[in-house]
Amino acid sequence: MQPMKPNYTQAIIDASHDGVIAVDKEANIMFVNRNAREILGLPDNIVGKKISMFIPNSDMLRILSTGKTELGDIATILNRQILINRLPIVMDGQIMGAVSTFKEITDIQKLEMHIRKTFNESGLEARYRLQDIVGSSEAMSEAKKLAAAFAKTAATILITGESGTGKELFAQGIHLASSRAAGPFVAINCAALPGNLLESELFGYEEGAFTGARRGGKSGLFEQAHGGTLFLDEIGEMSLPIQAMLLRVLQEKRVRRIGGEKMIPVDVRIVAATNRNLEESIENKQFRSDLYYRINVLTLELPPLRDRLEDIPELLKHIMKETGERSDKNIAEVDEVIYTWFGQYDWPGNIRELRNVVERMVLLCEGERLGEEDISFFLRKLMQKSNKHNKGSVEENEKTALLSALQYTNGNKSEAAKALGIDRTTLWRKLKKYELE
Ligand SMILES: Nc1ncnc2c1ncn2[C@@H]1O[C@H](COP(=O)(O)OP(=O)(O)OP(=O)(O)O)[C@@H](O)[C@H]1O
Repeated sequence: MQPMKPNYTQAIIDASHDGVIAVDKEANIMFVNRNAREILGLPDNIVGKKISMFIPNSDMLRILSTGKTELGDIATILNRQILINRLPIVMDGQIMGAVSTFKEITDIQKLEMHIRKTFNESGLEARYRLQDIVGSSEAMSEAKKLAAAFAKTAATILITGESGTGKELFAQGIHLASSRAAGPFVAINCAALPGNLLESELFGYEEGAFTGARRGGKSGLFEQAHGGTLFLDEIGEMSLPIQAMLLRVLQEKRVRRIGGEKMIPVDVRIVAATNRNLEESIENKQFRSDLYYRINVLTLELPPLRDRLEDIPELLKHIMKETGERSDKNIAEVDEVIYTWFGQYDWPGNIRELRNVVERMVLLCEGERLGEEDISFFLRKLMQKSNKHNKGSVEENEKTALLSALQYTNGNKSEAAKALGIDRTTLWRKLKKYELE
């Protein structure tokens, strides 16, 4: 094999993504690559000169005297955080010099994020941007504008709103509109896991921390969300001991795994959501007031669907299109009567419920137009549902549905009964009951 030419060796080391600098045993610079000059801010033509001329008290002098390897040292150079490895160069048992290789920490974090994304596909990515969230009512436009402004800050955000109003969608949108957009988005529903599982999910654990703990331990969601956003859904359901642990992490910006000693620094933005009134929970001693003040820096209130019925046509078309694409159903038109009936319902499950209703209608629809025959199951729902948000009683809902059905069918009772999914005798009985004959 031919020996490599010196300028060829230089080219190879210059191509390395790391900074590399080497000194001989007298601490003269033997070798420096382009990245090292750039990261350390060194001039050209320094080979052969003493390292101390450029880096006073260089740590390389210590390596020359101790002969010990030092890995993973962190230093701030020219306002940049650098991770440095230093190694002695040993030939025939003698220390002949020292070499240092280093990298900017932001580069390492980017790589780490890339690795995490590659190996963990379980929802580390946000999909919805704020502009993708459907709804142009005044309340929704206002919420989107506010969310975009909040996204630009580093503060913790609390999203409030009933179940199914789109809190998670907004959390994703905020993440993507923030400077952390390239980082991970990690979501967890605090109500879905029992206390000790939630604790180990959030904070991770070391090997042997408890019976059944995985070998090698496990990183928690705080660590996984490093450089990104952690969405804590239904934070109001979190137990008091976990609330205390969460508060500590938020204050110290460091996390300790269960059974661990080390404090691991984490840089995570918290977006929390709740459908509970946390102030009431504080009064009932179920929620810590200090945690509440910590997370309630910026609050985004999402309006229930019943307060923005004008968004229904846009939402309906959007959901229809999505369902159509998935099921190969091409439905082009919607009968106006559907909007009338949707407008009379209270939507306790908000957009999630609307989504379920529309998906079912699309799947049942046999033609290309959504009409009365596709909506009978919904009318039954409208008739039966006595819901807590509606001041009206079961009777009032039922009466409204009967009237709407009759109006739509121009008073044809057989057709009205069909639309409502009830038999003619039941219809007659109900009409009599409400004196609508
Ligand atoms: N504006 C919207 N446009 C389209 N789909 C929406 C919109 N808002 C919500 N959805 C849909 O409604 C469902 C519920 O949304 P999401 O999970 O964000 O609500 P949530 O408020 O977090 O609910 P919960 O409190 O029950 O966790 C999802 O399927 C979501 O895709």
